[in-house]
Amino acid sequence: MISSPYLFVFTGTSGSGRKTAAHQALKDSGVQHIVSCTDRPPRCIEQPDGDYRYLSKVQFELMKRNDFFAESVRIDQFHYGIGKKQLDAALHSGRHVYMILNREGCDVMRELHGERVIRIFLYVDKATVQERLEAKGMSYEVIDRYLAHYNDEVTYRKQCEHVILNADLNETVQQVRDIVGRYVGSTRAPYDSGN
Ligand SMILES: Nc1nc2c(ncn2[C@@H]2O[C@H](COP(=O)(O)OP(=O)(O)O)[C@@H](O)[C@H]2O)c(=O)[nH]1
Ligand SMILES: Nc1ncnc2c1ncn2[C@@H]1O[C@H](COP(=O)(O)OP(=O)(O)O)[C@@H](O)[C@H]1O
Repeated sequence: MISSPYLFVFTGTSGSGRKTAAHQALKDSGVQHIVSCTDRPPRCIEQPDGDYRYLSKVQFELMKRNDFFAESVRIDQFHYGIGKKQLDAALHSGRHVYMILNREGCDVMRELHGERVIRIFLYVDKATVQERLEAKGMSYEVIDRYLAHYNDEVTYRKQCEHVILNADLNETVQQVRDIVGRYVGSTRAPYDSGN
């Protein structure tokens, strides 16, 4: 049993590639993704229930009232949250985990789990966010929403343990593996999470 599993939290500027880099770097690594819940509707380019567990507004509100979430936030008109049971079950069984959270979520996790929370901050400049998302055919409404949060989000890098400029995705993925590997050992093979 690993006595103190790590919680790797990917944060940074919206559209910087956090989900993409985190999943590519850590798939098959044994570090478990704790999927966020949200009442934001799925976008057509997303596979429902891949990045998120999609809930209705009523479901989210009810679950929040019933203390389902370890932490939750409202961003613009949408809510996001990490289910307490899924997170605690992973940690209690000794598994390292990763999540993708905004800065408020990071702060709550640090309050709950202290220095076992390792914040990996990804960013690119605003123009690059816009170019990448336009190239992917994302709506201007969503792109504007991302850019509106940029200035607030980018200042959080100073509080994070690791900062990565995500220019080249392969390099970023390698950097993430190197960082995570420093805490838990190699990321090439599944971690020994059992005993
Ligand atoms: N605190 C917190 N933030 C979250 C959670 N899930 C996602 N986020 C953050 O919420 C924002 C989601 O914004 P959104 O416009 O829906 O973009 P997406 O990243 O493409 O899904 C991002 O900044 C995420 O880091 C969560 O469970 N808790
Ligand atoms: N280094 C990169 N170069 C080019 N495109 C990238 C790079 N990293 C991520 N992307 C693309 O940028 C878009 C936003 O990435 P995503 O992981 O959804 O960002 P975030 O989770 O930070 O909002 C996706 O279409 C993704 O494929």
